[in-house]
Amino acid sequence: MVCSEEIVMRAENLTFSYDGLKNIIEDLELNIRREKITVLMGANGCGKSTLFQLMTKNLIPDQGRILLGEMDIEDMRRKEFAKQTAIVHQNNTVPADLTVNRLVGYGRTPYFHSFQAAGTREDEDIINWAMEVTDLRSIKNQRVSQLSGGQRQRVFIAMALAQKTKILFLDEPTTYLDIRYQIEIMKLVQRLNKEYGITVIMVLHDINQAMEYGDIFVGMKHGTIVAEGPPEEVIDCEILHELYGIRLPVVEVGGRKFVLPVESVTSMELPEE
Ligand SMILES: Nc1ncnc2c1ncn2[C@@H]1O[C@H](COP(=O)(O)OP(=O)(O)OP(=O)(O)O)[C@@H](O)[C@H]1O
Repeated sequence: MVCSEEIVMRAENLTFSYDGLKNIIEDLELNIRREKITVLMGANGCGKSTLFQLMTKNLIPDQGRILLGEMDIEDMRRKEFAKQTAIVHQNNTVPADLTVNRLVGYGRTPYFHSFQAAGTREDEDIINWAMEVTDLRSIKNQRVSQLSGGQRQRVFIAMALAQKTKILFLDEPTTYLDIRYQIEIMKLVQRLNKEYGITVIMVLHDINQAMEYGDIFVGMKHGTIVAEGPPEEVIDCEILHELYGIRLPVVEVGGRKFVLPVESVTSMELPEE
């Protein structure tokens, strides 16, 4: 089966191990829906980052394939692939003297020709657009190493935006951020999706944020997908137990579901609606 109007990317029978002994990804099937926000969740070490590395051509599967449109990504040149998908990794380090403007500009690399000494006017416009969308214009000349965690995350998202791709992978974009910056980043992601039609696939560890911002929830366990669908439908006490091995109360507030991330509250203790 190839991708369709609705499915922009697809992993088929994907299997991968780092050492040839233990499969980290095991016969995994996944469809990424066009112009939706897909949230990938699962316990530490279940293989989320490895799956992202496979889906962004940084690792090669042992078995199976990944389709982008009708193409197997293994058959695509890296530059062509980078014009269609971008990834913001979990841990990003930068040289001490690199400015916001320069780093965001690196996003244009797939579009450079070998004979080209500098970016074109179009490159410059796109870099400015990426900084505008992420609200970085006022700090464009500052060093990335001197920014706060929230600002720094926006810079890496801006660099990915400068790649001008229709698909964006975000590996734990809110890690280390306080709640205000977490929400700021989530709203930015939502805006990229709604206003610019970017298909987003992101790893989150916050179940409530997954429900708030995700169109599709994907639950992963031991390198395979065990739950998939709209978060409101899929997330319940049982699936959380399956994914994380603990029982957490799922409550309703104002007709919407929330998960209390504490084990000590039992559903018996919760006030009636
Ligand atoms: N480069 C590597 N070489 C060998 N093993 C690795 C490598 N990277 C990851 N692993 C192993 O693969 C498994 C899955 O790791 P991965 O980082 O994909 O999980 P994850 O679900 O993203 O975890 P987390 O939520 O902690 O980020 C883990 O057992 C990890 O130790």
